[in-house]
Amino acid sequence: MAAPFTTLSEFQTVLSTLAGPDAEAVAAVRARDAQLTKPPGALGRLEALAEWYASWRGDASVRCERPQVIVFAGNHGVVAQGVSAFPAEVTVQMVANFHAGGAAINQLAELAGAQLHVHDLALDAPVADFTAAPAMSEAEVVSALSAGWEAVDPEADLVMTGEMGIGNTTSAAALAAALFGGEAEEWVGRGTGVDDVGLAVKRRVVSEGVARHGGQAPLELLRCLGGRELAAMAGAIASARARRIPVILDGFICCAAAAALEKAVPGALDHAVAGHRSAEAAHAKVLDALGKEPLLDLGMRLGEGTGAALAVQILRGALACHHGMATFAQAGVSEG
Ligand SMILES: O=C(O)c1ccc[n+]([C@@H]2O[C@H](COP(=O)([O-])O)[C@@H](O)[C@H]2O)c1
Ligand SMILES: Cc1cc2nc[nH]c2cc1C
Repeated sequence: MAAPFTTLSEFQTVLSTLAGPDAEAVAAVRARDAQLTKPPGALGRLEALAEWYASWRGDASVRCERPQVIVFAGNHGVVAQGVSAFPAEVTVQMVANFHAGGAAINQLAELAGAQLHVHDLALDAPVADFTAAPAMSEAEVVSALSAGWEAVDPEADLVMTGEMGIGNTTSAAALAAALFGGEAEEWVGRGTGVDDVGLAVKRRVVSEGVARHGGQAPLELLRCLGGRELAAMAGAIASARARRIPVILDGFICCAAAAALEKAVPGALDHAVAGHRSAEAAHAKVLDALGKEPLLDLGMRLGEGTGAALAVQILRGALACHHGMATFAQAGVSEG
């Protein structure tokens, strides 16, 4: 479906008119949950997850049967400064690996029964080095947001956004620092495993980027400090909301991009849960700022949508219990 915006300002308007959760579905889930054969609250967060999922699908009886993982790949001009442990060509090489089925996300998407779609976004034309210029023009960021918007399968019943982009933890750190404030170094980590020299460069670069572009509106910050894959993830997350498709967020880069939506329009991420907490330390800070408690914490820092894809099983567990359990009356179990 064509994206319903052609400028950043129209995208902001689309964001601010998105529908909320379905109160009837929430009431129906709560009523059934109260009758299930367990002490009230004994399934902990699984109960809230079942309610959350139904509230965004607008239907208390649905399960998760058509999940979609979308991986966006982009390249970053800032890599020339030495901010990553890996060279920029790894981005296109990993895209080939995704297509060949050899990456971690191929394994985890298959395990989750999810379709996996990979979109490479102008890999031969990295976004500009944000220490020298805005990373993207308005036309470029709108094009990336649109690519994300259109990548969502309208028939999907769960969307997970992932990314691949050498250098993108530097973009994500700069974007998070500009959105949430604080010193640049608080948002900078080792990414793919940069050494101490690279880490010092990364801190300087993020600090320069924030000094140059900070203080602007959230979507402008996404344009000036982000990358095509970050903007595309934001577009896909917004698109899922428009189609009442719940979202599981992935790691640091995904959540930094998503944070631009929440800062632009508070509540824009209410249809999204955090799949996991990445080992990139700033991810925990973004999750705290967004008020999102991750489902998993496995020390992963891969990206690609891997943490989100693993978390599908937790959601499935919540829905299996909610729909499959007997009530006290059905099972002849005495209530407390
Ligand atoms: O998802 C995360 O939290 C995460 C943390 C660190 C690194 N990554 C991945 O590593 C790449 C970026 O790392 P870097 O060091 O090149 O900025 C990019 O392809 C990401 O998918 C991902
Ligand atoms: C090999 C490799 C795989 C990745 N997957 C996501 N980011 C990555 C970064 C590297 C370097």
